[in-house]
Amino acid sequence: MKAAVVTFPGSNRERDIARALKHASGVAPAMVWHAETDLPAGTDLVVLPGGFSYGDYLRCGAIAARSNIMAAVQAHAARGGLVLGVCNGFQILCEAQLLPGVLMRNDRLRFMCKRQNLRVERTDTAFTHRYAQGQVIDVCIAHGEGNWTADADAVARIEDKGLVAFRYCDANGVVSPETNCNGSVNSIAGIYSEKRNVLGMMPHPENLIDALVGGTDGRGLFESLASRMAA
Ligand SMILES: NC(=O)CC[C@H](N)C(=O)O
Repeated sequence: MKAAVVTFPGSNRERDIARALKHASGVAPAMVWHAETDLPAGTDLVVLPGGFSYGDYLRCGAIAARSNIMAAVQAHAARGGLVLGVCNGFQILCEAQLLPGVLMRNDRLRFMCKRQNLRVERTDTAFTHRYAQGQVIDVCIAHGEGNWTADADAVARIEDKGLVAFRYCDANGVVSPETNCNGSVNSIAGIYSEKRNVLGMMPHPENLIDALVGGTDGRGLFESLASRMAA
């Protein structure tokens, strides 16, 4: 797999992502500074990592979405190339209009840093085919602005087309207001683009790849990507 991890001023999860990709695929990704204008030749997967790009001014991800490299990321996505945005990366993808909707402040108006169950909504994608349909995974969240919303038409389109990737749930996979950790519409934790080649998600699968440091439920995502790329 040829992967590229884009780093912005204020990114802080780029090494965790790089480690997860190397662990799954055996190949270290290229690290690409945001000021670059091109992705490395032959890039299959672009990852926008978590963090606090530009200190979360003006809105989380708003300035990073206008970085030089984003034109190349847009072109890569338009060609059908894979793009993964985690946490601040998801915020950047929405601000760049590669994904619909926006991430508002958590409804509790607090930064949430905790373990959270997610339900895998579909497994016929490049990102999730190593999981089981409806599988409940245990990952970390760490964000102040993860409250995804969109206008009613966009939400209906996403639901009708099955573009929800993950929902916040309890340990049995039950989705309810109590398990919705940040107030997102329909407990949405991650969404796909229409062609399902772009995934944005608030939780951090890259931090759950090692049993010695918390668990391995994030591995499925990186192993899905690695096997798809190798094929
Ligand atoms: N861990 C992160 O990527 C944080 C995302 C973002 N800066 C927020 O707090 O909402």
